Amino acid sequence: MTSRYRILRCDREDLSLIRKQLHRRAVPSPELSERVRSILARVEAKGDTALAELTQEFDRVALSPADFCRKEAAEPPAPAVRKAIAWSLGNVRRFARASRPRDWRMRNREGAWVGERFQPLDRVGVYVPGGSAPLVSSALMTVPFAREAGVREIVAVSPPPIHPVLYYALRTAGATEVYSLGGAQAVAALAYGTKSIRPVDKIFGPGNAYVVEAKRQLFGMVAVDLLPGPSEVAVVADESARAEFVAADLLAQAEHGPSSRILLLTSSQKVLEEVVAQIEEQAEALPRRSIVEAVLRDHAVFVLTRNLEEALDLVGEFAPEHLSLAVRHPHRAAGQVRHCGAIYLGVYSPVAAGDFLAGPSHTLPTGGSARAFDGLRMEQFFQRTSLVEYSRSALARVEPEIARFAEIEGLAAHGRSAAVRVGPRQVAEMKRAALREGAPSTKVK
Ligand SMILES: NC(=O)c1ccc[n+]([C@@H]2O[C@H](COP(=O)([O-])OP(=O)(O)OC[C@H]3O[C@@H](n4cnc5c(N)ncnc54)[C@H](O)[C@@H]3O)[C@@H](O)[C@H]2O)c1
Ligand SMILES: [Zn+2]
Repeated sequence: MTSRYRILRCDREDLSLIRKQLHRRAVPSPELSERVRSILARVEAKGDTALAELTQEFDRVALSPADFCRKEAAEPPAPAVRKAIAWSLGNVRRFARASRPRDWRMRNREGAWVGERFQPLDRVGVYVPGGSAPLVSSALMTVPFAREAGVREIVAVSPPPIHPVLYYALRTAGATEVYSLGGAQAVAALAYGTKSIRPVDKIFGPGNAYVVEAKRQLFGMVAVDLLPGPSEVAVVADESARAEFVAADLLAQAEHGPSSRILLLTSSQKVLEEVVAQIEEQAEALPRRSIVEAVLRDHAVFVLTRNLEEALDLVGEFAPEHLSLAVRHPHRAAGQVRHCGAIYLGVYSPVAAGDFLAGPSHTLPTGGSARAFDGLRMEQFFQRTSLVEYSRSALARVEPEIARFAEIEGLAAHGRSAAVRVGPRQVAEMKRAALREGAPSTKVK
């Protein structure tokens, strides 16, 4: 088959070379890092003044600090738009509630209680990207989690001008403050705080390379959720797949932007040829054709595997943001995939449903980071505390072991803090041991 697309054949090529071609870990360039570093430094040093200057410079919008914060009531959009937003919100809220982490405890070996407690964060920042169209779903895939978690202050930032539908969605989802600020400077404002914005404890949400690099550099000073990059989809298809659907899913993720990545893995030469033909046909009519063409040229890979197992094995290693399983037995196949951000099972699960409204957040790990990172989830809006509760008898049971650790690590006060609680015998023993070793005697009550 001749094609202008990159097609890799597992029966002909070295598998390790194919693996190499699928590798794509994002590393920020020194220029990008430097540029973001200087933006952050400006905001840290000059606060609101820097925010106004940078907004003029990068967004071409003149705002005074008094205009950053949007306080007016949101204008409700058309009923059909309201309905779509409400639908998504309903699903996301339910998903958020169901995935809420629960406090729990158990008895350990010596009978003491140990457990975990989850407290909602106090104040979080949510970045909503600007972009060529209002990314309403981005607001709906973040803010409701914070709200359901019980976060009291939810601060949304988005580049000016904030589209009225986006503003409505933010308010409806539960944002308590909304600022017309974008880029690395908005992230800096959330982290450092300025006269007009109080700092937050954690920053959430996707954005372009400047936004993500700002989050990376500020990590530690504030908490951040994850560092999402350009969108990705991988489809694993067997001979039962409908080429028309598969092509539609690949094109849907391709239109996100010129850096999006699309990958098809199939063991069927026929399906591969049909999907390529369908892509050609469907791309023709897409309004974002130029973006799609760029992705097809630079970031599309088609892999013909020897069997389904090989496809599932390779895709788990690729660890895509989205994985669509267009196979006869999607549940069985899902069990064979090691890592990815989200799995879409079966023919009737377009990735777009997850992008807009299914329930789980669409903010997912990209660039292969799904091998170790999670997408945005409910637990990330909580701070976890561990709990430990001993009774006298439970403590007495392990006091000798605590004493042993204290001895090994040379931390006598540690050993004593357990010994004093469980009785004079243990303390007396410690004292005798100390005297034997010629250590200065300690006063024992
Ligand atoms: N992973 C996800 O869930 C998801 C969802 C939606 C969007 N996104 C991503 O969000 C991004 C949207 O990007 P966007 O750029 O349209 O909006 P954005 O809001 O991320 O960035 C716009 C801001 O970038 C700043 N900026 C622009 N040019 C700059 C420059 N030369 N130097 C410094 N700062 C500059 C400006 O201040 C502007 O406000 C895309 O990359 C898309 O992939 C991801
Ligand atoms: Zn998408």
